[in-house]
Amino acid sequence: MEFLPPPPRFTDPALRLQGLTVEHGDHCLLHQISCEFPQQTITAIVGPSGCGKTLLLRCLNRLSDLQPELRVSGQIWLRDRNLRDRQVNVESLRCQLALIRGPATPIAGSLYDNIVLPARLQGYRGNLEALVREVLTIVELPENLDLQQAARHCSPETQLRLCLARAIAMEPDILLLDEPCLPLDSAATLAFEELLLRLCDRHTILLITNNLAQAGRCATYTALLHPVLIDEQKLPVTKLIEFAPTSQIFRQPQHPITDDFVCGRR
Ligand SMILES: Nc1ncnc2c1ncn2[C@@H]1O[C@H](COP(=O)(O)OP(=O)(O)OP(=O)(O)O)[C@@H](O)[C@H]1O
Repeated sequence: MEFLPPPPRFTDPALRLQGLTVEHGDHCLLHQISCEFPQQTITAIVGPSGCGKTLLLRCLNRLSDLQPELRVSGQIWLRDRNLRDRQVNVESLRCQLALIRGPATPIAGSLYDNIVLPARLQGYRGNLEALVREVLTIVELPENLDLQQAARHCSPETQLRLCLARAIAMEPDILLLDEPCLPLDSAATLAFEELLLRLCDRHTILLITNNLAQAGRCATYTALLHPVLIDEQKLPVTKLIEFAPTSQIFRQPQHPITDDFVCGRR
């Protein structure tokens, strides 16, 4: 398999995590996650089912605030702003770090309603028709698409691209994609991955995938989360085991857990 080469120069990261920890009661779910997500690249987030990949993305755009039973600590830096500061406006934060979860589910209403909804909610003052045309082109949906049809009657691929268009209309810095290709067949999955590679010109993408081949095809970097036993905890806690160029994760993993994981032994 050919891997995407990492960029020649490591510029300022798009997002930096420092000691991000999530606890529930006396159980630590995510333990001291620290890493830097490089700008305008795709980073795949992989790990066994239930290890906390979704939880991590929910912390990044503060959806975890909606689960008061969780205690989140540590810092999440977007440039010079700690996203965990109380003053951060979470509504606009969730536009800046837009989360799309597979299977992508549009809201009830037409394709048009779906695309303009967040823009309307955020008080967008520009030309909505022009915005819709622009984002449809970006997500490579046909120009002659009937925008008045019900979004929920469209194919899974169109629904996914529609949800992406809705997110992109708000000009996010970061796209948080949680297994976006879940309902898609192979051809639609490959086409969507190619679209993601083109979108890297404008956005930084964090892509949760349970499909290692997908990480190999489209992620420049890969982060492996995995539960481990640490001394002071009775139950395993999830840690960031390795964060490296995808080629290294697959060919020269630095950690035995990574080696086992990519070989399918874990
Ligand atoms: N609000 C909560 N209260 C208690 N435990 C929680 C809460 N939210 C998540 N968890 C636990 O955190 C763990 C991580 O779940 P999460 O869905 O993030 O895993 P995942 O790696 O995305 O799994 P999958 O690949 O199957 O989607 C699970 O064990 C889940 O039960």
